[in-house]
Order: sequence, then structure tokens, then C-alpha cells
Amino acid sequence: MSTPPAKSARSAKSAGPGGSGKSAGPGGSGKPAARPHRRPKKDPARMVAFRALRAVDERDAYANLILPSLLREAEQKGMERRDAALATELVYGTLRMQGSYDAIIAACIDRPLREVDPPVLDVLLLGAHQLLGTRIPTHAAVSATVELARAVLGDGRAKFVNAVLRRISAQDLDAWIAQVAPPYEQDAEDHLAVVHSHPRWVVASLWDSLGRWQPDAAGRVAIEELLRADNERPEVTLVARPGRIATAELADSLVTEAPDSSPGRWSPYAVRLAEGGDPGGLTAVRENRAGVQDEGSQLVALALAAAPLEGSDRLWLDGCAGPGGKAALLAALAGERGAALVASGRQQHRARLVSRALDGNPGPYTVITADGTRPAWRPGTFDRVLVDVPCSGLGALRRRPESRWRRRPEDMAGFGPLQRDLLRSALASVRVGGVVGYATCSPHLAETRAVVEDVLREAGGSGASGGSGAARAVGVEGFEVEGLTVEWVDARPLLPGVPALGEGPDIQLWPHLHGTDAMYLALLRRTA
Ligand SMILES: C[S@@+](CC[C@H](N)C(=O)[O-])C[C@H]1O[C@@H](n2cnc3c(N)ncnc32)[C@H](O)[C@@H]1O
Repeated sequence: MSTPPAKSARSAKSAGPGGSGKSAGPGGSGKPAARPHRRPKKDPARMVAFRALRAVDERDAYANLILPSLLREAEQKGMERRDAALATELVYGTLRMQGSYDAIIAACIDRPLREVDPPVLDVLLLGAHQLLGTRIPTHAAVSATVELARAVLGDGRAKFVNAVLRRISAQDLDAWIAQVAPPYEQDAEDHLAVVHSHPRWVVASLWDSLGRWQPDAAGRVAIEELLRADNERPEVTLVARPGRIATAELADSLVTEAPDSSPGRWSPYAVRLAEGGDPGGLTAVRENRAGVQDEGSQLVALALAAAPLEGSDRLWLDGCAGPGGKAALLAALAGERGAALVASGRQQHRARLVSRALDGNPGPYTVITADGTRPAWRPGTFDRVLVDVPCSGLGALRRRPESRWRRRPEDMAGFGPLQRDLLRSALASVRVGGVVGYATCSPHLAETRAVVEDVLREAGGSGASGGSGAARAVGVEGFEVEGLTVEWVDARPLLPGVPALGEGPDIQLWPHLHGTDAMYLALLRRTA
């Protein structure tokens, strides 16, 4: 068996609204829906979950954006909090485990999965998650999902759903996985893809980044821990923005608003929230003194700010600032030492988000809209520059459960040229002796080390050895800087106390090792 196809690919190939029109396996689905004998029972949680999954599939919606708006709408119509929590679990759990559930559903029907109508498949996935991934009793999971099917698909297809769910309910998740996943020894990547619900190419890329050259057992343990961590619900972490609120003060303010919060693992500014709640509603967050920010992102900003500089340290640039999370922390850190931040991004609407994030920053800052590959400033202007480049987001799979199914291997080639251009421009924008931080929220080697090595190598640099390279900023419209020499700075000592940062000089954070998103950071200093 091979990895099931991604969801959007299935939608494109699926049969029309009436299903496949062929003999339909258990229950049959080709007949027109019969008139229901009674109205299906309304179940707000499952209805919201279904609508969210449809929006993700049909409109490429982001679950973390569409779900809150559907929940707000349902709450206005009287949906209870408990139902909102169930809907959230159903959406996120289903999207995360979809790869495994697809393989299980495929084993329960007598036609290819891609021939199942996408709305029918979404109902089946929701049912599979309730049966295999929650503690909802079997009879309740089946009957509530069949009711949902009656409401959204009609009675004919509800019978099909009923028959498939009864087959799924015959055994638990472990037994199903043992049945449908190919043996590890036969095809390790396919095995891991089905067991841990990731597309096969994502498994392969993550494994390459982790270092699959490690002895097999260590390699397998590491990749399995990572894939498992990708399927866990991530913690919500706050950042206490220096100069606006002390970390202890933030923690105290949460005693009543968010009990059971705890200090961050690595960042001195981090506070981890206990499960649940709306972090946007917390007083310190509403006042912009604190923000919601993964600790990995905090560490990137902290490492850049901690890199030693000779000479002035007055002007910093965040060249890809939108929506402003790192810019807000950088501006606060800059403000503490009397420096100013220029926060720049290409998109106007994102610049507005950056302005909002920076509003109230005690130190000086400017927000501008500019294409980072065509800088609106003179070469050598800044003492510190961050480019947190657009990327595949494979480092944030915990937060964006649908993105693993939406991304394609060929997307990587699309990001590469822009990432290289942004890094070249950043190197040209920093003064001699200044430092550039190249960051991505992806551990994919094509977006991390390969970009840095290429930019150094094309100018005669020495790649990952940590040596220096003469980087020529070429092809940057508007100006050209020749003869830059660049040194790769070891970022690891700048994050004291953070373990397992790799062999340097760059650092790669990991969900399973650090509890953070898989952020990557390379620090480069212009030396001449
Ligand atoms: C990974 S996000 C940055 C996240 C941000 N640093 C934060 O912590 O909130 C990348 C950003 O780069 C912006 N971007 C894309 N192309 C750009 C370009 N050519 N110049 C500047 N910014 C660009 C995107 O709009 C996006 O806001």
C-alpha cells in the first residue's frame, strides 16, 4: 500500500455530487437520496467540524482561521462551550490523522478512495477520528456521525457512512495500523507515513534534516519522535515584551486569567499557558505588552540580538516583518539598548499587522512596506538584520494540521530563489561588522542550509565549515555591492542552556527536542 493521496488531489479527481455513480461498496451510494423519515438531529459540534473540513478542502481555508469564525457564528446561535471544544478536537484531530484514517477507510470500501465524494470522505474521516482517536463511545460516534451524514449528505449516503463506520469500529487504531501500514523493513518511509499520518515526501525530507545517516535505531527513534510530536496539540506560549512587562509580572497577571501557566523552557521572556482559553482575550495581550509567540521564534530574535558586534548597535532591520511577532520582540530588545528597529515587509495588509504588534513599543521604530529583494535603503545601513523568509512552513505542522496535505514537493523549488535573493539583500543591507540572521519556520534542507551555502558558495565562500566567504550581492536591482566578505557565526553559544542545537554553526530547533516549532537560524557577519 502506498501513502494515500493528499486531500485536495482527491477533491480534484473525485466523482460528482452524487458519489461515484458506480456500485458503491458497503451500503451503496449511487441512488438518489430518499426523503428522510424524520429530520436528522442537529449536532452543532459535528456540523461545525464538517463545515470547517469542507472549507479547508474546497476553499483552501486555514483551519486555525476558519474554525474560530464558524465557532463564533455557532456560539451566537447558542452553541455551548463544551460543543466548541469538541468541534475543535474533531477538526484538528481529523486533519492531523487524516493520512492514517485514509488508509483505514480505503481498507473498508471496495473502490479507490479518490472515487469517494469529498463531502462523504469528510464525514467518514470525522467518524473515523471519533472511533479511533477519541474516547467517544462507539455507538455514540457511529450514530452521531450517521445523523450528520443524513443532514449533509442525505439518507442514501448516510447508509454507506453507517456501513463503513461499522467496519472501522471492528478494531482499534493500533490493530488497524498493524493491518494497513506496510512493514517498516519493507518500506520505512511508507510505513512511517501511514503510522504517523504524514505524506511520504514530508517524512523523507524531515528525516534528511534530522540526519538519517545516524545508526538505524537512533535514526528511526528520532524520526518517530518528531512525527509523533507533529501530531500533538502544541502549547500556547506568550512572550513578555521587554520594557513593556516583566516576565514575572506577566505570570502574576495570569494567576486569575489563565491559571496553571508555567515559565518557558528556554526563553526568559516566555510563559506557557495551560490548555484552553483564548490568549487574545488576556489583558496583557490585549494591551500589547505581551504577545502569542512560539518559543522557537523568541529564540531566533534573542540569538540575533545577542550576537556580539563591534562598534555601533543603533539600527536594526526586520526585512520580512509581517505579521510582526519577531519584530515586536526585536523592537523591544532594541529599545532597551537605545537602538531603533525598521520593520519592513512586502505586503501592505501585513504592514498593518506589524504596526499593530509594535504599537506602544517604548523604543523608536518605523514600519515600512518594501520588497526586501529591492531594498529601499542604502547598502550597509543596518547593524543587525533579520530575514525570516517565506517558506513551506513544514516546521509548524503542529499548528497548521492541513498544511502537510496541501504542500507539494515541487513547492520547495518555488521558495528557493526568493529565499536566496532575500538573504543576498540582507547581507548587502548590513554594515561591515554587522550581523544577519537568516531564519525559516522549516527544517527542510532546501530552505535552510542549502540556501545559506549557495549564497556563500556562489561568491566563493566555504559552505558549512563556518569559514568566511566573499559574498557578492549580485542581481539586486537598484544597487550592487561587490566584495562583501561574510563569516558564518556559531549561533549555539548565543542560546545558553538550550540543548541539542546540532553541530553548528547554524541551529535547528525541533518540536520533539525543544517543544518549539522547527525554526532554523543561520547567523552571518560581514567582515569586510
Ligand atoms: C515567515 S513570514 C515572517 C514572519 C514574521 N517574521 C513574524 O515573526 O511575524 C515571511 C514574511 O515575508 C513577507 N515577504 C514575502 N516576500 C517578501 C519580499 N520580497 N520582501 C519582503 N517581505 C516579503 C511575507 O509577506 C511574510 O509576511
